[in-house]
Amino acid sequence: MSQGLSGRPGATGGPLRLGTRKSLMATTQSQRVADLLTERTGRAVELVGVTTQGDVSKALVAQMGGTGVFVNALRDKILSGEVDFAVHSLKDLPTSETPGIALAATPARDDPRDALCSPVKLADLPHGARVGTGSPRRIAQLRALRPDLEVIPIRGNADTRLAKVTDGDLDAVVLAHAGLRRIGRVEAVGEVFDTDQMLPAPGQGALALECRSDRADLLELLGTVNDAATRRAVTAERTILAVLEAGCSAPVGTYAAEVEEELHLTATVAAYDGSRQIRLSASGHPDAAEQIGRDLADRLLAQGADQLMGERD
Ligand SMILES: NCc1[nH]cc(CCC(=O)O)c1CC(=O)O
Repeated sequence: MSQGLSGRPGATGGPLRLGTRKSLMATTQSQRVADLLTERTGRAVELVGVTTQGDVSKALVAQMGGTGVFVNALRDKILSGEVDFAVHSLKDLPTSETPGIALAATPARDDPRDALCSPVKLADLPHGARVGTGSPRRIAQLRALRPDLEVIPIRGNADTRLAKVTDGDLDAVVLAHAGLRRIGRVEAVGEVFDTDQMLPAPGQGALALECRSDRADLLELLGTVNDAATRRAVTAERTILAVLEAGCSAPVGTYAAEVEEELHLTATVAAYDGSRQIRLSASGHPDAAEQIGRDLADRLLAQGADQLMGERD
């Protein structure tokens, strides 16, 4: 199986070293990519656990602007050659490019939707129920669906958040369905939100493989697990974020998918208090993914997206 690649410089030798955070979600998604790569190329892949400053100090994560601290630590290991590549949740990657680092592949996307983790469905939560989420995107869309709910800002990994529901501190929390599957906690889900109810974060449910941009051999090897349709969809979604100059904590939801050779993109920008939302859709040829995203972002801006995002409560 590896015959086509094994003769190239750099493609031979020991196992590929995949740098990963040590959390259950990170190691699960890294191992899945490792197995897929081995299946497609015959190359062995070894996971190299990396402890980042963000894993050591929670305060530091907040101070350094969220998940960026994890991404940067893995990128440093790639640039120094300690590992060959890394697997990230695409939605945690900033939209700006990093010198020397290339996005080598986006494997086929998992479920992009958000899930209500609760013993009951959203409609069955009592009036004024306490729902935990720290994401302005989720807060704004939740408030639009159920203005009576009390939204409680929470932090921590998925298990910590789920424990708040089982302990009775909260009636529900909202988390990405893909992440819950990766940590084996789908049983906690009361309802998976349709994308009509809650638009996911740009890139949610998708993974991103990164390596050094000067390693042509690796780019080819890692490219074997790329899924072209996923790449086009997340390109459209992330272009919205880039044009709006927003990050993963902005009240911006998007979802793109191909239906019958047309790429459909929907995006929402919401006020932090959920009082107003702009929601627009566009479609076009899948090869024009970036242009479709750009045009839709321009339309959102023309309708006041900038102002909306600037309003905090
Ligand atoms: N920001 C944290 C994060 N990054 C990726 C996922 C879940 C998996 C994914 O969306 O690919 C999560 C947890 C969550 O939002 O519930």
